[in-house]
Amino acid sequence: MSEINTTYLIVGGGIAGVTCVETLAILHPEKTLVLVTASTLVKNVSNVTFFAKTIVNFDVNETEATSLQKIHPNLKIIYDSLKHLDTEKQKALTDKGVHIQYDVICICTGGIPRLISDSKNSKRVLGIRDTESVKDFQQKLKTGRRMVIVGNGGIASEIVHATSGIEKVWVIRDDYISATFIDPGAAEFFQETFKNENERKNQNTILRRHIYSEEDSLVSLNKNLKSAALGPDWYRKLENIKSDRGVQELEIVYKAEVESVLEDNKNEYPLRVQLTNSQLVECDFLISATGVEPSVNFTWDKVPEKGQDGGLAVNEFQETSIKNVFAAGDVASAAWEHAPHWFQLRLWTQARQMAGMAAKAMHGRITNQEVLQDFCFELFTHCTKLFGYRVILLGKYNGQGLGTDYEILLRTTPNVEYIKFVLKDGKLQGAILIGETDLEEMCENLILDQIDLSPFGDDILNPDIHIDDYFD
Ligand SMILES: Cc1cc2nc3c(=O)[nH]c(=O)nc-3n(C[C@H](O)[C@H](O)[C@H](O)COP(=O)(O)OP(=O)(O)OC[C@H]3O[C@@H](n4cnc5c(N)ncnc54)[C@H](O)[C@@H]3O)c2cc1C
Ligand SMILES: NC(=O)C1=CN([C@@H]2O[C@H](COP(=O)(O)OP(=O)(O)OC[C@H]3O[C@@H](n4cnc5c(N)ncnc54)[C@H](OP(=O)(O)O)[C@@H]3O)[C@@H](O)[C@H]2O)C=CC1
Repeated sequence: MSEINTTYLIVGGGIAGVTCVETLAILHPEKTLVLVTASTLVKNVSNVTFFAKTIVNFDVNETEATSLQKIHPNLKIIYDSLKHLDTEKQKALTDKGVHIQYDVICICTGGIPRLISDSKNSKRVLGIRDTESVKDFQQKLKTGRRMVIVGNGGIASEIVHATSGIEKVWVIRDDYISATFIDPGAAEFFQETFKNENERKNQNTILRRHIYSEEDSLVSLNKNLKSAALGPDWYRKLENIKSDRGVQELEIVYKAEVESVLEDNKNEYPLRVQLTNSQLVECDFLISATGVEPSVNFTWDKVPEKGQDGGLAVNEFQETSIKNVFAAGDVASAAWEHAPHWFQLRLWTQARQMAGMAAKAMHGRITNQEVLQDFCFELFTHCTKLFGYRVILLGKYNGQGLGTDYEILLRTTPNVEYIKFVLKDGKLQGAILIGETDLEEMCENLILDQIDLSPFGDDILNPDIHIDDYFD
């Protein structure tokens, strides 16, 4: 049994943990820092590009944990798992029996896939989280003829887009696809591209104004220790895998859920999936892409407050209800009063932002300095790719929490772009920008500054009028 003393202790080698280490390396290189990580490979971020003040795009890579020692001379890495935390004595105990005395700790233990309830009935029900789970999926894809995909968020959308040579039955409980990130209009835009993947004609620009009720377009707020969650391009690994026997075919089953799953290896298709709409689907395996749950997989002397989603509730400085215990990333639940245009979604952008904030606050605690919450929490931004298109989501992009009293302005050019503005009292509250729209910086300014756009009417989205010229 060994004993270690450190000023800073970080648990977890995902984006949150590594960002926390990197930030502390800059803020306080002379102090001791310990990283407890179960895996020798950790996640880091490169090629950071700012599309605007708060809209950031970056690559996520896997790297040897030892490479972090180059940036922090006083970093000690322990390849182990946190087993017990004594917050009173400020002592952590690992699986291998190492005791770590700390001044401040940041828990960055991420999340695990939340699988459908019948998942225990069969090893043919898979969740996707880390490299190991993708390998399992790749293996099943090679020989599979038909798969069922359950869930309507990021992972399901990427799998449907990236896989070929296998029959796909996509079971969603909404009446349109990719509901976590987009609205029914954008879903229609993407489905058109499924139909004419290679045709880029009929490119008529359509401009529409709608009054939507909240129910029409509410976004869903999302609700075994392995390696860190995958990065944004994980599905590229699936693109070139073709089944020997399968055919390319996609069936979408709307407004349905899985009622039960039964494995019978004597059948032609070993998995029988009973849906709530009475449909029975036989398949080789099922992907449960049904969200994440925070991973608090160790014991405490005193459990801190939890958020509704089971995550560790943190304030605006990422501190839990227990002093000197901070948390960031998927394991944390943002429990402070949010700015009007920000909300939590478990994304790598937010894992990075939370961890940067936690590091600043931990440093402030040690050095007795006051810290302010970072500007990035003023505006929800997410930059991603869906079905091959660049997608930028800003603010209350689906009218989240705006009640029924808001307007939607749409401009769409089939196969090229889909632009949606959410306006309340003539001011921009959120936007969905699909394609190379070049509108992100303008939208960011319009949301943050709450400029009254009513004098412009529908011209805000008129492609012949450069609205940003008015604000330069
Ligand atoms: C398939 C997939 C695709 C995704 N694509 C995107 C995307 O395109 N864009 C996007 O923004 N987000 C995406 N995400 C979400 C994003 O990956 C996560 O929000 C983000 O990685 C969370 O980072 P984290 O550091 O909090 O957690 P994790 O990456 O889960 O890291 C947690 C780390 O803690 C370690 N750990 C856990 N328990 C312990 C313990 N007791 N002791 C020591 N170590 C422990 C784990 O081994 C792991 O290394 C995707 C997620 C998945 C699964
Ligand atoms: N491009 C990107 O930005 C990507 C981001 N990610 C992130 O990775 C994490 C995991 O992704 P993912 O698993 O897709 O999670 P998401 O939270 O994105 O989506 C989960 C989906 O599953 C649905 N669901 C939940 N439970 C059930 C159930 N029992 N039966 C049927 N449907 C159900 C949810 O519906 P409902 O909303 O109604 O609860 C939702 O549509 C998320 O944090 C996600 O944001 C992942 C891939 C890509």
